[in-house]
Amino acid sequence: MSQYRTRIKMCGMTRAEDIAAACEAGADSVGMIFYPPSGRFISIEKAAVVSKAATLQVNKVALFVNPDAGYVREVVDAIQADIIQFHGDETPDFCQQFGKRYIKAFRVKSADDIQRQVEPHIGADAIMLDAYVKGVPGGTGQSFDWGMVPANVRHRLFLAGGLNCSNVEQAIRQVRPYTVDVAGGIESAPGIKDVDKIKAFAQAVRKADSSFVENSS
Ligand SMILES: O=C(O)c1ccccc1N[C@@H]1O[C@H](COP(=O)(O)O)[C@@H](O)[C@H]1O
Repeated sequence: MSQYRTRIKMCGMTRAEDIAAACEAGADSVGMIFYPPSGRFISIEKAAVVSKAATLQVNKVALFVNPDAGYVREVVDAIQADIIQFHGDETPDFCQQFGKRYIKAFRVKSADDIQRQVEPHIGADAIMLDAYVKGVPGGTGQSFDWGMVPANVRHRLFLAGGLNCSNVEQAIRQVRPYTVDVAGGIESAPGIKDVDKIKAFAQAVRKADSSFVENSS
């Protein structure tokens, strides 16, 4: 028998102390957002400094929305990113050119729409499903109907969109994602994390996990 373990990604980091708190609470990855219109945007110079607060076992994720390839390379180099997250309309060829593991995010309108969008991205290391809000690429704090997530997703699934310590248990029970992804649900203001919310989120994930026991034999 082995314990089921949902991975945790905490995103939108702008401060070293928040990255340290996320690592301490048990996050598996921390994300930084290189999309200038976001309230959680971080410059390359700042990210190069604060990302050093991540422990070695925690993956650093660099998030982009329809970036220039040169910008991606510069960021990946500066923060020694482990994973790239693409949250726009990037093609598979674009995503694969960096030779890094990548997460491709999709905004969910319907179950059919998920299948259609994911299909070309078979080479992605994981897919993320986030809420669809017109005109906003992500990080909206809105949830979507988890009933639309297909049961036969072939990729590792990152579930995002309005997760917090009050709803993440239900999300895990219903969807059984590989990773739960959170930004606004652990914040006091955009890009400013709240240590108590970070801890409460991680505890809620572990509580949900404790209700599953996988038979490994
Ligand atoms: O957070 C942002 O500002 C953002 C901007 C553009 C694309 C993606 C963005 N964030 C991603 O969305 C999830 C969910 O955010 P939330 O929990 O609903 O606030 C976040 O974790 C990032 O992966």
